[in-house]
Amino acid sequence: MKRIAILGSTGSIGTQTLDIVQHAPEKFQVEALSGGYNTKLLIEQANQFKPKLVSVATKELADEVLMNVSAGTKVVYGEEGLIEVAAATDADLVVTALVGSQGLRPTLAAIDAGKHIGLANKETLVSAGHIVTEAVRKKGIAVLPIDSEHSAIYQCLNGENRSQVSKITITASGGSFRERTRAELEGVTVEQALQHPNWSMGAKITIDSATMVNKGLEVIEAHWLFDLSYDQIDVLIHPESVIHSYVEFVDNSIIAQLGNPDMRVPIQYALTYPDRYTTPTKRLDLAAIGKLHFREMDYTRYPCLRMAYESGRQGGTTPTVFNAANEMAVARFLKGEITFLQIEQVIEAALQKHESYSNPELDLIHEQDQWARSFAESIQF
Ligand SMILES: NC(=O)C1=CN([C@@H]2O[C@H](COP(=O)(O)OP(=O)(O)OC[C@H]3O[C@@H](n4cnc5c(N)ncnc54)[C@H](OP(=O)(O)O)[C@@H]3O)[C@@H](O)[C@H]2O)C=CC1
Ligand SMILES: CC(=O)[C@@H](O)[C@H](O)COP(=O)(O)O
Ligand SMILES: [Mn+2]
Repeated sequence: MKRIAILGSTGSIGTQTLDIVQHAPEKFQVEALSGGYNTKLLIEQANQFKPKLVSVATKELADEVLMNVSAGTKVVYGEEGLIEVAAATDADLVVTALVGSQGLRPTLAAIDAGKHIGLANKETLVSAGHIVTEAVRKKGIAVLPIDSEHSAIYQCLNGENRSQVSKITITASGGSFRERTRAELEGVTVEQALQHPNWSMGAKITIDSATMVNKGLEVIEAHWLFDLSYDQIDVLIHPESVIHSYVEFVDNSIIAQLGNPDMRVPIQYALTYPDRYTTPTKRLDLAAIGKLHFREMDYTRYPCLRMAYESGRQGGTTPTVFNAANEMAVARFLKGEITFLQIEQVIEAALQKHESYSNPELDLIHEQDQWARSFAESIQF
């Protein structure tokens, strides 16, 4: 039986992780859960899965949860609560499904406590990849990718000689506006941006998919997860999201991983690796699909992906700022404060203003993350 803790159990990845657990209750024990503000769902989850510990965003919410869960469940809150969920239970594996770089400290706490990581929270690796990677190396724990593209690459690399990889290609759906030109992006609404063609996900990643920031974050995530140079990481538009990504080897052989767009497959793989079991998902029927399509990436259409590559190559605090400026810009777009096209302008302005520091320690990462947020919040159009 695998003991797991979930950071972000009330979100899209968190609920799908619990769906996997519910379909194979004999395989998993839920030790701890964390939600943010959705106490109704967290209380339901706590009463169903009976964790020893749950965490919420604030003390008031913790008091509310405490009155509605069994006496055996301890309730904590805030960043300290997240760190407790990450590190202070008997969990073998922590699923990091928080959104944003707020996941960094809890993830590091889990690693320091010797937990294996099921990594969905890509912003953590983007913001402080060198610190996370070093902590993982020191502790000798495993990081099992949950992000669908990285799970695909992880599966393609299984048993292969890493030195014989020539490059990897991360596939991109193109997001909610993939059939629009840049001119047609003027005046698009939040509701339109939230309509992802293939995946049902949280709001922030859905906007990131439309701006192609998501692919940018994934390129940096892949750099750290698979120890590849940026020249070895390509992005290809593949509207159907059936080929989740692929690896090319020096002999020109390609190994790809395919499946219907359903996150429960990569989530379960991370939970049960190296074993595979049946999942409550639909079988991929290629004959029914008939055709798959591919388009070359257009960096003029998607400048955020260009900025992500530049930030990754620059390294140091630059990816931290790229990520934090984007988080604030997306939050402002979702609140109706800025337009869709202004997201990329906010990121660009933050990157231009920022002075990059190489090999930053955690405190400097935090400082630069905060600086980028304040700067991105202050820009007026
Ligand atoms: N969704 C997907 O299919 C995929 C997601 N990912 C990555 O996984 C991560 C999670 O994404 P997703 O599940 O879509 O995001 P959601 O927005 O659906 O969920 C985010 C989770 O974080 C919690 N949270 C947010 N703010 C706080 C806070 N201040 N304190 C404590 N908890 C908080 C939310 O709690 P609450 O709702 O209770 O406030 C929720 O549980 C992201 O990094 C994303 O990029 C990667 C691949 C696919
Ligand atoms: C499901 C998943 O892994 C997402 O990160 C997905 O990749 C988003 O789709 P895009 O390809 O549109 O960014
Ligand atoms: Mn992805």
